[in-house]
Amino acid sequence: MEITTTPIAGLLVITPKVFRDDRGYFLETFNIKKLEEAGINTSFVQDNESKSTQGVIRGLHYQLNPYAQGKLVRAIEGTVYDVAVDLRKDSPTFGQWYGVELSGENKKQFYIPRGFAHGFSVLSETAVFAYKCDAYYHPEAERGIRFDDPELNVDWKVDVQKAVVSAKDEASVSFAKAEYNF
Ligand SMILES: Cc1cn([C@H]2C[C@H](O)[C@@H](COP(=O)(O)OP(=O)(O)O[C@H]3O[C@H](C)C(=O)[C@H](O)[C@H]3O)O2)c(=O)[nH]c1=O
Repeated sequence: MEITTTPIAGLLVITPKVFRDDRGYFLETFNIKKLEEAGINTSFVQDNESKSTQGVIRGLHYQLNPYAQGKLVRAIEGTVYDVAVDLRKDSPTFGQWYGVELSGENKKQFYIPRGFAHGFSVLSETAVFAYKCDAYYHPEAERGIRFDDPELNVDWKVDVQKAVVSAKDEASVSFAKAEYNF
């Protein structure tokens, strides 16, 4: 398993070792000991999965403290562009975003600690997205920032004007008006 740091402290890209043979492939998708060795010390309590079609953008979402969620995300099938936005008020990279392409092919995973907004766009015809959260879903604590916020200026690698988004995401507030407590 290869761990790559990013320009935003805490965000890590994990590339598991894939064992391929004439039957197909095998990889460990989750190993607490190896994550701890990489400095990821948290307890995941909930697994999520979603399927989306090309051009969908889900996000930018987060839960307020005390229900903030750290996430370990990956694409099981298809290709997504996964984005995390630093909302930690004392962070030198506050308001900055980092994105990484995750796919069923590259098997990469993205670790996003608490204090970030998260979202992804779908680059392939469909994508099955799976992720672990280290806190339970608390809808009352959930908040969203508009995916097309001009101040954040996220490059989703898709035509944002034609993005397929939920009514909830369409109604999200701007970064300037967002509420956060990290
Ligand atoms: C997140 C979540 C949702 N739900 C229910 C609530 C809705 O009735 C339905 C769809 O939820 P939503 O439209 O919020 O799903 P996404 O837009 O994929 O939201 C996720 O998208 C971005 C990428 C994230 O990082 C978050 O984990 C999460 O906010 O599932 C649950 O029952 N449990 C949950 O943990």
